Amino acid sequence: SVESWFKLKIVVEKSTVPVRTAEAIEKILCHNTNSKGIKYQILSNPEFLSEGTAIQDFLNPDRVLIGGSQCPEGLEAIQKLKAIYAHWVPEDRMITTNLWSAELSKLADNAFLAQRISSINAIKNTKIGPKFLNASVGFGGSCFQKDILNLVYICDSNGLTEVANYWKQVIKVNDYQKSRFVKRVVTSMFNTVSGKKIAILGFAFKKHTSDTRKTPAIDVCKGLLGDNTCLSIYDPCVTEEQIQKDLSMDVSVVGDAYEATKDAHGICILTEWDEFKNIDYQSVYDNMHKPAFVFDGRNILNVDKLREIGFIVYSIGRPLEQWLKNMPQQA
Ligand SMILES: NC(=O)C1=CN([C@@H]2O[C@H](COP(=O)(O)OP(=O)(O)OC[C@H]3O[C@@H](n4cnc5c(N)ncnc54)[C@H](O)[C@@H]3O)[C@@H](O)[C@H]2O)C=CC1
Ligand SMILES: O=C(O)[C@H]1O[C@H](OP(=O)(O)OP(=O)(O)OC[C@H]2O[C@@H](n3ccc(=O)[nH]c3=O)[C@H](O)[C@@H]2O)[C@H](O)[C@@H](O)[C@@H]1O
Repeated sequence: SVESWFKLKIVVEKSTVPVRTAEAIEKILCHNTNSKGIKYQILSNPEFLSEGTAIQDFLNPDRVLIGGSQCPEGLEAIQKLKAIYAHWVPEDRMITTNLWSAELSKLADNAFLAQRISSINAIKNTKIGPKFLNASVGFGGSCFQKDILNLVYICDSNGLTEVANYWKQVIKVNDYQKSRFVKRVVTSMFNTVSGKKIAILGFAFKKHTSDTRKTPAIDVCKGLLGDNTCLSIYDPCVTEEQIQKDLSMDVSVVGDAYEATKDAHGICILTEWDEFKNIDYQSVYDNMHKPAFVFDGRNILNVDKLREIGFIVYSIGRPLEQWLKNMPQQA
């Protein structure tokens, strides 16, 4: 009947949450509505979209994961949610499982993606698959670190100390990657960047977003500012206010790459924005102090062309040129 239909509610958990959150939600709801005779089925339907491609990912997901209680009511609730997705997602891309497996899968998925990035950053072998595997100055974003720490916590609480340490190491390697980049900049520029102007191109944690949460640019900029450098920052999407808030100081934020690089001693590419590939680097070079350095933290620039112009170039994952080889390497 309509009345009983209204008394069965399905709650869908989309956020990435600690394992067993669905159980907690169910308990809280049941204890608060018992007297009204309402019954709940909680489903875990973790979100796998990436920022910057959210709409495409939503419309054409690799997979849709739905976890629910394995009792008849739970299985029915799973089918109801599947029926909604069936409007645009093929059946074979939908995976159903129990509640905690769905919650855990999402954490494991993010931890695995982050681990692969840390691995490629440590090895930098261009032969290892190009799909979702670009060496970089480090991964950022609001989710990877939080989800790995979540996984570490579950492992620790279940006595899996070695496994917890394994995942913790992914974060440590990522932190190392950022500090190593800063050291590379400093050592290349005669062991100090004090008083020198460095242009920072890109501040968002990846292209096609203005999101700066846990962006590697924060740590790199703070590292350079620690050596008293003068930063001039440009990002096509991130606001001046946001950058100053993230760095907790009044740094110079400018409106384009040419202004940022004018009279600079070095350039750091920290986000892989496409427009950075199309800058007139000859005119940038002409307006910089010499020797002029480029540190490409996203491996997006044409290194040979830049070297022809006269730049000294360091690009993540590529062979070092003689200049850099001759500099004392601390990292
Ligand atoms: N941003 C992304 O691309 C993706 C995010 N996710 C997951 O989706 C969830 C949301 O992500 P975002 O939208 O990026 O985060 P967000 O930080 O933009 O939004 C989170 C919202 O939750 C609110 N909030 C936080 N704690 C709360 C509490 N205790 N009670 C009530 N409200 C609270 C905050 O005020 C904020 O409005 C996260 O679990 C994230 O891991 C999953 C896949 C992709
Ligand atoms: O749970 C989430 O929030 C989402 O987290 C990530 O998505 P997102 O954080 O939007 O961005 P990614 O494209 O994964 O990039 C994360 C960071 O890794 C870096 N990255 C990514 C890929 C790569 O090859 N190399 C690399 O350094 C990016 O620049 C960025 O800083 C996952 O890719 C999504 O599957 C997941 O749904």
